[in-house]
Amino acid sequence: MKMIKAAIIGYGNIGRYVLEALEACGDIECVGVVRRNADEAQPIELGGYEVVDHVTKLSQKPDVAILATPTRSVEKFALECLENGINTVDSFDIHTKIWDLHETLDKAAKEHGRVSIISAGWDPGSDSVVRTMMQACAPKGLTYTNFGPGMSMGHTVAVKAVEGVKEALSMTIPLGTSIHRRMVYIELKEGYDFNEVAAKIKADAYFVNDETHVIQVDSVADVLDMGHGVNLTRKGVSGKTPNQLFEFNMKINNPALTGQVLVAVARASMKQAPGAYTMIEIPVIDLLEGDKENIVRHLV
Ligand SMILES: NC(=O)C1=CN([C@@H]2O[C@H](COP(=O)(O)OP(=O)(O)OC[C@H]3O[C@@H](n4cnc5c(N)ncnc54)[C@H](OP(=O)(O)O)[C@@H]3O)[C@@H](O)[C@H]2O)C=CC1
Ligand SMILES: N[C@@H](CCCC(=O)C(=O)O)C(=O)O
Repeated sequence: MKMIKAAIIGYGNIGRYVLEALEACGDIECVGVVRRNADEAQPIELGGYEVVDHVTKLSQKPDVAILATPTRSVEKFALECLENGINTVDSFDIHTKIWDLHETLDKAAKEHGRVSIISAGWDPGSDSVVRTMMQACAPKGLTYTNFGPGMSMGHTVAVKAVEGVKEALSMTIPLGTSIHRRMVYIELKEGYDFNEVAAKIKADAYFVNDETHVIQVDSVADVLDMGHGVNLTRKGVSGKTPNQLFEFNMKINNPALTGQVLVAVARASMKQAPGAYTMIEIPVIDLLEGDKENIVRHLV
């Protein structure tokens, strides 16, 4: 069997777990990691891998680049890869901007005959598929997405990018009916005023619509826990029959699940026509390793 060649771009929390998911699967191999500090000493687990500072410098051209970079850098890295004839997958999680990214990357992907699967972690991502199924099963009704309590990587990354923040953790606290409180723990860099930094965090688009509390701590490492979870509930109407109630729950290690979903969509990217897609636009069977007949026999 011909292995799919994947590169990882960005080696933070998600990047590390993408590598583990690649190492654990049978049909995709990692042909290298793209890092800003490629010239420096690398963590021990990267010993057997090529580490470069640009995707075009890899000695084996990847079929697909798995973007494990901050959400706000996704567009830039995806365009670079598509222009170089490489599929992309990402976990872009600014929900209000997903369609804009879809349009931009769809154009680039079609121009270069490649595929880009966007917003493909667990939310957005696998939760989006569950929400879609729930809506198909009860077309009229209400779906609530209640996260956590747990660590949001996207919110944490946004806080780390604020000037004056040395380390950060953003916890998501569910208040019910899709409403959340943000508890943000930061270590401050020397010379910065806490109130000014806290105001900048609260003004960021990731936080501006939610109740947000910023708390200064001596050590983020001492309060860090990457566990998270979700409760998805839909109450609605199937045909003309009301009161249909669906629920989906999970408690997870956030980067481990995100990395695994990214690897599944990297595989699926090899089976789509050129263009950009979200997870709800691709056949779910394409996410799985293995033979179609076997999968249908076992899962249907
Ligand atoms: N859709 C979903 O369900 C989920 C989405 N996410 C998304 O994943 C993103 C990454 O999360 P996480 O891995 O925790 O983030 P990290 O900060 O741990 O890692 C991001 C990595 O990207 C690289 N990078 C490239 N450009 C930059 C830059 N300008 N600033 C900082 N880092 C850069 C760095 O790797 P290097 O040093 O190797 O260059 C860095 O370590 C989040 O922004 C979040 O939105 C996360 C979880 C779930
Ligand atoms: N995109 C999230 C995953 C979903 C949880 C979430 O959005 C939140 O905690 O607010 C993340 O970056 O961790």
